[in-house]
Amino acid sequence: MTISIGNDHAGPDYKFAIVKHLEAKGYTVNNYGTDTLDSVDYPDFVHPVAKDVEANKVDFGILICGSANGVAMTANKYQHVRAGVCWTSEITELTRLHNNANILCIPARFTSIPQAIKMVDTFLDTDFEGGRHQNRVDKIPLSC
Ligand SMILES: O=C(CO)[C@H](O)[C@H](O)[C@H](O)COP(=O)(O)O
Repeated sequence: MTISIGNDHAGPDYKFAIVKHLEAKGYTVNNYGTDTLDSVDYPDFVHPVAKDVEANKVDFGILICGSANGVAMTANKYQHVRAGVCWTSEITELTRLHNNANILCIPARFTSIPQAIKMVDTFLDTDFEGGRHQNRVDKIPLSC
């Protein structure tokens, strides 16, 4: 499975820990995020991830910024991208089960690295439930 990951200056340590964890489990990870704490603009690090997901080049995306809102807002502009902001494992599970999210957005300034890794595992290990949720996801417009 291949994952694309992006982050701004709020998340290099989270990104490094997640990449190490995923590579140890056999995932291939494309790192598009910044590797330093120097201030950057989060959209610059979201576009390559969202493009990979939109083009079906990867299985999933992971985005990290301070609150996770900026990266989610940017990613959700892309067609076929469903980026969910998650801060607990339960919400992470629901965003896969019910929303068929294909990008996990992690708020680095409001969660811990162990919790972020737990959310990543939950996200990647949970399948979309389909059924009534498929009807709802189908009603999310590609553009308005
Ligand atoms: O959380 C974010 C966007 O939703 C980003 O991490 C921003 O960096 C955040 O807004 C904080 O910005 P700052 O320049 O690090 O103060």
